[in-house]
Amino acid sequence: MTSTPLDLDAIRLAPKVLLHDHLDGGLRPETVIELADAVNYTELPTTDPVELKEWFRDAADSGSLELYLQTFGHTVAVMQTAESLRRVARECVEDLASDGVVYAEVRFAPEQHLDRGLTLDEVMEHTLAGFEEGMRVVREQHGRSIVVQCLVTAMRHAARSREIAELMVRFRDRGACGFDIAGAEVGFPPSRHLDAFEYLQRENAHFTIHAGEAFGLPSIHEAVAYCGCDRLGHGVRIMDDIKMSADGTAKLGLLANYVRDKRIPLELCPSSNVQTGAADSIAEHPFDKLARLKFRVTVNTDNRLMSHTTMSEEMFKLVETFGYGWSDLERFTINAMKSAFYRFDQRLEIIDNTIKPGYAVLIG
Ligand SMILES: O=c1[nH]cnc2c1ncn2[C@@H]1O[C@H](CO)[C@@H](O)[C@H]1O
Ligand SMILES: [Zn+2]
Repeated sequence: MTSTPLDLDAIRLAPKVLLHDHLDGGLRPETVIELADAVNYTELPTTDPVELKEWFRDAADSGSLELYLQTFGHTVAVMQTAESLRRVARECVEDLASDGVVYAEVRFAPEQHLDRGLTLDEVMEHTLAGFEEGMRVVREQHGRSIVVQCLVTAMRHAARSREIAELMVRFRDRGACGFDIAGAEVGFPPSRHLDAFEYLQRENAHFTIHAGEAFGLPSIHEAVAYCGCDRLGHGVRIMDDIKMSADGTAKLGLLANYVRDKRIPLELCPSSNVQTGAADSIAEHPFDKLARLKFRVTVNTDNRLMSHTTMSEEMFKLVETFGYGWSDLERFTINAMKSAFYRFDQRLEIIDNTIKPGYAVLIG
């Protein structure tokens, strides 16, 4: 059998696993406009879907995480009601499934969705109901299968992380699988939220931490050594602890060794990193160096709207830049599935029954 040519269309058919995707960073531009109209939100820069799509990308293309994050003001503003949360969650599942994603953990910060009177629990209920609805639509109308779980994020500049961690634990058997902190990194170290992380550890709950994106090793060190994160959101600056010699050999510092020894997964988001200035270009992104050094690398979208991207496009960019083949993409996908906060037997089931057979056909 011959291998299927590795192009964008073929990647769309391959089973993919996504661990780092923000719900409020993945809305359809048309949906942003319709929801804004429904709730009389008048601050959108334009009401033309094509122009709005461009606007999000251009504004996010800022070279700084802080400016990049300002674009979320518009998406969060239109996600303040039961109907809008439900719709955005349902469409997210449909969009991921039509791109060939078979398992995803989608995150958002419930504390940002209280402006029109919803409680934290109501925000969770409506969002999870939207995910359920999406999974049902995908199964019944498109004959596809996707599992979407929710990561509950607390904002690192705020002071509600313990409360949000408790929220996650309350919803963990109803579609929430873990916790995260996000937002501006500089000035807001992970250890500010130690109370939340220690609580989660006592509750046998999983968490990832955005670290090593806009700030370097101290942030990763705190996330790993003080907070005990299961995964690193981005973690791309772990490269600062690796010295590459001219002959291609690498010398790892203590922290880089620890992250690699413990197989701590890196949720790498190449396009997003270029937009926030964490990497100068995809070609200069350390993804390939980290993959060759056998870190537990995974491929992620971060924010599909702000980065004009999809899971397939992120993979295709890496293929074009670093020359990866199907077995590399399969390895990154299995890395991600192994690192998911889903039950072990359910992870294995997806690896054995969906991922491996899917890539076997493509590899030929
Ligand atoms: O790459 C990122 N780094 C840090 N924070 C982020 C990133 N992308 C999105 N958010 C933040 O997470 C919130 C909840 O989804 C978003 O509202 C945004 O402020
Ligand atoms: Zn993120």
